[in-house]
Amino acid sequence: MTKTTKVGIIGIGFIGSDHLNRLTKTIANVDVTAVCDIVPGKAQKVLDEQGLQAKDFADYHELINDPEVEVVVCTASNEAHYEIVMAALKAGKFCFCEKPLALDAKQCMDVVEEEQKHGRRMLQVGFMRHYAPEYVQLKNIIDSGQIGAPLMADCRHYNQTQPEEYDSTRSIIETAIHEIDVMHWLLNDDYKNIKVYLPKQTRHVQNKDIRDPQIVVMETKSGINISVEVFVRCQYGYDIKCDVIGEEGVAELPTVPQVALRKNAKYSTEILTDWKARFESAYDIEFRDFIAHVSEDKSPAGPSAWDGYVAAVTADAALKSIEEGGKTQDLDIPESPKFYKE
Ligand SMILES: NC(=O)c1ccc[n+]([C@@H]2O[C@H](COP(=O)([O-])OP(=O)(O)OC[C@H]3O[C@@H](n4cnc5c(N)ncnc54)[C@H](O)[C@@H]3O)[C@@H](O)[C@H]2O)c1
Ligand SMILES: O[C@H]1[C@H](O)[C@@H](O)[C@H](O)[C@@H](O)[C@H]1O
Repeated sequence: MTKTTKVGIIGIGFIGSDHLNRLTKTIANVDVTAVCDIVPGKAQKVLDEQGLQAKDFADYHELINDPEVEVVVCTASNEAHYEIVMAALKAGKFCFCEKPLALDAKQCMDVVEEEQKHGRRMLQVGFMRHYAPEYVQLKNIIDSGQIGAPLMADCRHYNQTQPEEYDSTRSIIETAIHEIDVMHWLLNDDYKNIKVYLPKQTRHVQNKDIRDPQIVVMETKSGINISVEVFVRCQYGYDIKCDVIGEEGVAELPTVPQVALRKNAKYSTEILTDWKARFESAYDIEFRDFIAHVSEDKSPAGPSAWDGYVAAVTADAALKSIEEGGKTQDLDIPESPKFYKE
């Protein structure tokens, strides 16, 4: 008989609600037995809206220590990830943590060290692009050699809008972190350096210290140049692009197809407006894989705490580049420990 995995979710905001819905309606053999949000009443309101019942804890420690919770999903705000993940690991529970794993490389290294005490992987980080069918296809094309050796890559990561408090740091550690993570995986090459250019600021942010857009430029050890335009208030939609230019051709990430409309002398297609729809299938596949492993008491096989650490080292250097007026920051990322290669 297939076993039901009992999950507790901490942080019932935008993605916490989305993953709650996914885990209860799309992913088989999961029982979300508990939820928790630091804002009183917030999690219960979402349970009611989704027609669900679960224990609603006010404090995440109680959820983690509840014997009924086998697996912890952390979808709380960035600054709470570190303490939640450390508590879940200390309690010996498998844990899925949304990206970024923690706020900086130092915190991520603590997580890596805590996880290693268990002698096996206990944690997966929500870098869901590794599961997105279009990114997997892009990687297969690059790996097959069809475009020859990659020379450069051109990426766009635009959000329609973000609140005023979404600052330049979040644009790096919460938005650009996806490209920082996915590009070295796609290109099979580590980063050598990173720098951030700050173009003219959009009028759609009032605080003069918030730089939006930003252009993150990374160079890999073999010399591939990657540029990522990060613009979190572009106004028109959610727009993700990734073109890899090789010696023999270009591999282009396709836009999610939408039906085209011919009307009033116009030919138009819609553009998606948020990550929920854009990466829906990636999140579904990601959780199917995570649950398939942990339900059989196997280590998760998706992006690891080490991937979270490597992304954080790179993001820290991007923040330093901003602080130092765009100065190139050399990166010396240590080789992955054997623990994460098995
Ligand atoms: N993989 C992706 O594409 C993706 C998409 C969206 C968000 N995220 C990540 O998910 C996280 C949440 O993002 P969001 O957009 O849902 O934000 P959000 O602000 O809507 O939700 C975060 C929730 O966590 C709660 N919270 C904060 N501290 C807590 C604590 N100590 N205990 C319990 N609850 C706590 C907040 O009250 C809030 O309800 C972020 O880290 C973000 O980077 C990832
Ligand atoms: O947390 C979200 C999420 O990771 C989205 O994928 C990204 O586009 C947003 O910029 C970010 O705020």
